Amino acid sequence: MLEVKVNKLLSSAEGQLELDLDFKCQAGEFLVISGESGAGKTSLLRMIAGLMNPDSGNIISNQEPWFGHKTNIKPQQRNCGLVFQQYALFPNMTVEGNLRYALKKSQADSIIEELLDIMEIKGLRNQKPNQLSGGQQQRVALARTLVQKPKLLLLDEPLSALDRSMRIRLQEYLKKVHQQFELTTIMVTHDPSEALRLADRIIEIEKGNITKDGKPTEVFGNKSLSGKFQFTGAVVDIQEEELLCIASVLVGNQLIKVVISDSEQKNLRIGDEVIVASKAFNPIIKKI
Ligand SMILES: Nc1ncnc2c1ncn2[C@@H]1O[C@H](COP(=O)(O)OP(=O)(O)OP(=O)(O)O)[C@@H](O)[C@H]1O
Repeated sequence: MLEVKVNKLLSSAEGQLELDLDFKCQAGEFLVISGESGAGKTSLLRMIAGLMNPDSGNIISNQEPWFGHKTNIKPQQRNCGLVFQQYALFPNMTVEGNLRYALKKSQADSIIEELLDIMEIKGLRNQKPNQLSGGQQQRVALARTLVQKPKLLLLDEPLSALDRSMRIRLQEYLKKVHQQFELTTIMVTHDPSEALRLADRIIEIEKGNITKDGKPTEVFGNKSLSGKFQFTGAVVDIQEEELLCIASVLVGNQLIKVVISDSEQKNLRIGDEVIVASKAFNPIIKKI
């Protein structure tokens, strides 16, 4: 379990912002942090990773103090991995080289093959990052972060530079590694559909304080499904295309096509009643 109780005075263009956060994250939980720009989400992740010092408070991971009154464990000694929106790969190294660079001397290198396999990048092992798509680069970045088998994975909007279909595919990879590596995962995202797909629990931060904390359905309630439009309808078709799966939903006499994830595909049948909603042109679908 990760216990976080931190206080930090931040300075923004609009004045000072007091970050005052207190929460626990259970082992194996997928916790999503959401909130408006400038709320303090990235600063929170940086404090957990040891890249920014809180003014006061405690950070305790599995009963090991990482930060406290007289404790401040170095970032490289905190057993956590951090992935940002930018892929930050070494451009002069191959995919495999990038992964090997992260390997500790004492570690067996079988983890490299395991990760190349899980992230489906075996065929790219000899390529350099600039020969890869954004989605492939982020899979390599994720694999590299997992080489040292962290118990805690911190993700700061890792998919926001990708287009919608690639984002949905990468969400599936995140789910897969979260389960296979029994990771405790804390992910910052602005995207409500991403939060709904991935989170066991969502914490919403506003101006440095936690304003909501609960299961996705409790936190978003109807809000996540009350975007620019919201319809109820019936699934009339589910089509697998090359990279995507598309559900066709009949709403009145209108047919609406929605991109769905692999897990949504498994859960949906023709004839199911669903809600289709959209925020920022990213339609989501929810079985009712
Ligand atoms: N090292 C720092 N010292 C003081 N203030 C900082 C520091 N880093 C960031 N800030 C300020 O803290 C505020 C919160 O920034 P933060 O990046 O944590 O927000 P955020 O919620 O992640 O925003 P976004 O969604 O836009 O990335 C910002 O106004 C920023 O200018």
